[in-house]
Amino acid sequence: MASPTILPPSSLFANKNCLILTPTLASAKEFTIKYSRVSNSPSISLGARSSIQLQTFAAMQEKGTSALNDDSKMKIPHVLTVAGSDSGAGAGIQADLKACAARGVYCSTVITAVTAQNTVGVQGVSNVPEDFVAEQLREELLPMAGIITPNLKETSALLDGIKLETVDDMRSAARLLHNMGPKNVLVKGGDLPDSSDAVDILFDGDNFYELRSPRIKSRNTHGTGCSLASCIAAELAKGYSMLSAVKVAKRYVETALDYSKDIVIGGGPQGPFDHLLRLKSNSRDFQRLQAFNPNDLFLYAVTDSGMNKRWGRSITDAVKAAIEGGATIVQLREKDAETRDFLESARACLKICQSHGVPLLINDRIDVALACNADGVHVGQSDMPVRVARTLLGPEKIIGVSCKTPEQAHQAWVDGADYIGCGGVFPTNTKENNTTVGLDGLKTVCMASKLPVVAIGGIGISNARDVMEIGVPNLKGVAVVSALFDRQCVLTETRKLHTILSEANVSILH
Ligand SMILES: Cc1ncc(COP(=O)(O)OP(=O)(O)O)c(N)n1
Ligand SMILES: Cc1ncsc1CCOP(=O)(O)O
Ligand SMILES: [Mg+2]
Repeated sequence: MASPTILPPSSLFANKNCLILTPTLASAKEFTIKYSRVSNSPSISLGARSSIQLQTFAAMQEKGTSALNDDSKMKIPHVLTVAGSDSGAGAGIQADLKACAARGVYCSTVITAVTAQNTVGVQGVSNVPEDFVAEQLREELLPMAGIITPNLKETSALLDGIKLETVDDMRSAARLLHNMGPKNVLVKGGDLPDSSDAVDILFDGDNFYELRSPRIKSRNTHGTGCSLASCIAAELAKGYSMLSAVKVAKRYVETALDYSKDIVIGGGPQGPFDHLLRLKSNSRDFQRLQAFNPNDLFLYAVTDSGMNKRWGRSITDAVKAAIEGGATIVQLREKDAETRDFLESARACLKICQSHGVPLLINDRIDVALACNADGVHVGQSDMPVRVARTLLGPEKIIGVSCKTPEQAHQAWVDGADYIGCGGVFPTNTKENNTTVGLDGLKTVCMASKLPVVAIGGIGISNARDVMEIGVPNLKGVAVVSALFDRQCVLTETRKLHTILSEANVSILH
């Protein structure tokens, strides 16, 4: 058995493993940093001068090393978290352990402080002596971070108390924090006033990503920050890109909060949530809730092979550009493709979509979706019935269905669809003989539907705002073909449409 590599303290931050930093405000005055270092290699170094923790860590490393030397054994991605203990077990090291376990990742721990707390409040904090933890904590740690994930209060504290009141303020703050050295900055806007969504800004030094999820009304929100950071670390350890890891982590926390809305732990004003929801619920509805996020319908790019050919680009380049421009879900609608070619394109596009955390659906062809393990399908009223598609695809895949009437919308719900595509809203040349429903028809379908709805048909930058302003909460976005793909620059057009939709969202909220 190979022995574990425990490097001396000085080399703690000297290797290239990713580092996650979550500043946490222990109290109004004290500012502590929790960090998680990520690695899927067995030679994780640990610099904290705690012999007890080093021994524990070494024992775990030994196990990991022997497993990794034997190809027949399973490799388990590994996260190291350094954080405080929350005796209430909702946040801190306990939340990190649960979040990593829930995401299928092994988590080693170094404890920096022990707190006495419950759902009513924090009664006491006892810091582990400084020389038990790495001396580099703060100035040296920040520039080494793969990502830092401060909330608004913490962002403000890191930036000399600047005010953060809008999403634009968050963007500016993310840029300033990025200048301090971390490779990525996720400013979490959960406390932003006047926002019905939880809006986070991810900045990677080049691009800003505005990540939205519905605000879950619940008292059980203790430990969300720790869990989000740990989940990001877990996804990175599995090999996902930063953007994908952040998106998955956000969806995980959102789903866990929603699942835990009604649980009661403790009598205080803020309770913990249930991290291991997945183990506890096998219900079909629950599994689908995890797999599909209705907010992904925000900017739905639907491909058309004819259009992309005409403009001389491959389907993969078209999909890449749409995602870069802000598409939140992609459908491959390749009406004329041979099955083999369609499957090959679908596999290539799936790789691109997965690396960005964007779901990929296949139009009409359940067989192609199954063969490439796409995220789901979109079917029409004369395609394979939703109920049959559901049986073939199983509970976790996304199924969308086209509906023009309240009756069809009701049936879609009964049959187990995840969302409705309603249209054509306006006339279009993309689909022949397609009757239009207009904005009134769209509103009627939305109001009758228990499912989220995406509008389709003749929608582009000139009218997307009118569509979103019909003001029905379950209308989640627009699906577009020609406005993105029958244009010279897919990236520019997608960006423009994204801006318009984001502005429409803001104006609807106010
Ligand atoms: C999001 C979305 N909505 C509606 C459709 C139309 O599907 P369908 O009625 O099956 O027509 P075709 O696209 O197959 O011609 C869609 N594709 N996507
Ligand atoms: C597939 C489909 N279903 C209803 S309208 C339509 C075509 C949408 O294309 P475009 O966005 O170019 O109008
Ligand atoms: Mg169809």
